[in-house]
Amino acid sequence: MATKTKTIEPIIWRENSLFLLDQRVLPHQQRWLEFNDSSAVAEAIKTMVVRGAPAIGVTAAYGVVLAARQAWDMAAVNWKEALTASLDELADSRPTAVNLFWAIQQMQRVMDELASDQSPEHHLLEAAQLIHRQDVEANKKLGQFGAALLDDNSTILTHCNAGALATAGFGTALGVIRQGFSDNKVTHVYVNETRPWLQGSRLTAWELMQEGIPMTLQSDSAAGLLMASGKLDWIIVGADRIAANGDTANKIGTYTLAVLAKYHGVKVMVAAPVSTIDWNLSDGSAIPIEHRDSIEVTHFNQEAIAPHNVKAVNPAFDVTPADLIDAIVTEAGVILSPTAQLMLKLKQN
Ligand SMILES: CSC[C@@H](O)[C@@H](O)C(=O)COP(=O)(O)O
Repeated sequence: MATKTKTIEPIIWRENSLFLLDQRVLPHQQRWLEFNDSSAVAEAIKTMVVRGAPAIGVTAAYGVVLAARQAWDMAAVNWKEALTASLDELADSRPTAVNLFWAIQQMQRVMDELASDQSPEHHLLEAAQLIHRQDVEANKKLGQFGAALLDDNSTILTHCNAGALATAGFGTALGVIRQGFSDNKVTHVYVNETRPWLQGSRLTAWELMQEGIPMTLQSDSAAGLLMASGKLDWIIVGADRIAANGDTANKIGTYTLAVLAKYHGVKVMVAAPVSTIDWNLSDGSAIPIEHRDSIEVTHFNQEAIAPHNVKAVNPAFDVTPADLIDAIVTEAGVILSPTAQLMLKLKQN
């Protein structure tokens, strides 16, 4: 059954500009920022104006459009050369989500087809808009595949935000939940607050409440107690990078949840578009893990909560081994109990 509601779209291209919904100030402010400069787009990705693997990819694609416009205005026939530094800047914005590099590569392919005296903007904009549209379509499709795995009356836990805000629209993990709710299979969703950046309490809770999906927010450390209560059927999360054997990098804390889930017999679903699979990595050990500023851990709303000068670490992602994952759900199909061999079914060319 199709879902009834129209979900939020955090990325809009309008009248030759890119607009991003500023996720740093949600849910209490809805502020749109306008971008006409690729360096500013790279900075917006770095500072989490926009976040979530597919959303970062779509944003970077539009960043390439802006970079090409700037290069053409500046250098005309040498625009390809003038563009290189901007592409590097976009690629350096965040390291873990492979969708960023995938999107830049897709755009690079289009650029390679263009002559050096050919104005690039129109062609690149078409390519970025295709990436944008295809992400929403992929999410809707994987949402249906994922929902089909749920039994009636399912209770779900999700971590971070893998919703409409983290994608071009509809969401991956929240796409499955949305579809499952629409199919009357989802009874309740528990949302981990997701320390330290609070994607769960600020973004996922907001998205689910807007759609009237019954939910309860909890601290991350409450997850073990919830699993021990026997109430939980599935943990459903998104992914930032999936290695060729199914090992999955996602928001810090996902690995902890998966280990606990194994102990308690709770199933783990990873929902992500195929563009999140990094076929170049045979397993998760080489996935680059972003380490963010420790101020996100030591401070809360810019106020120090830990002793001054305390030493703190802030890894943004961890890697869940494939053998702790029950299902990887993509728009190209579902892989149950993923292995390198089974994952090959998702390889498109
Ligand atoms: C559909 S989004 C999947 C992942 O990108 C999401 O779960 C996540 O970990 C996002 O991390 P973030 O640091 O907010 O970009």
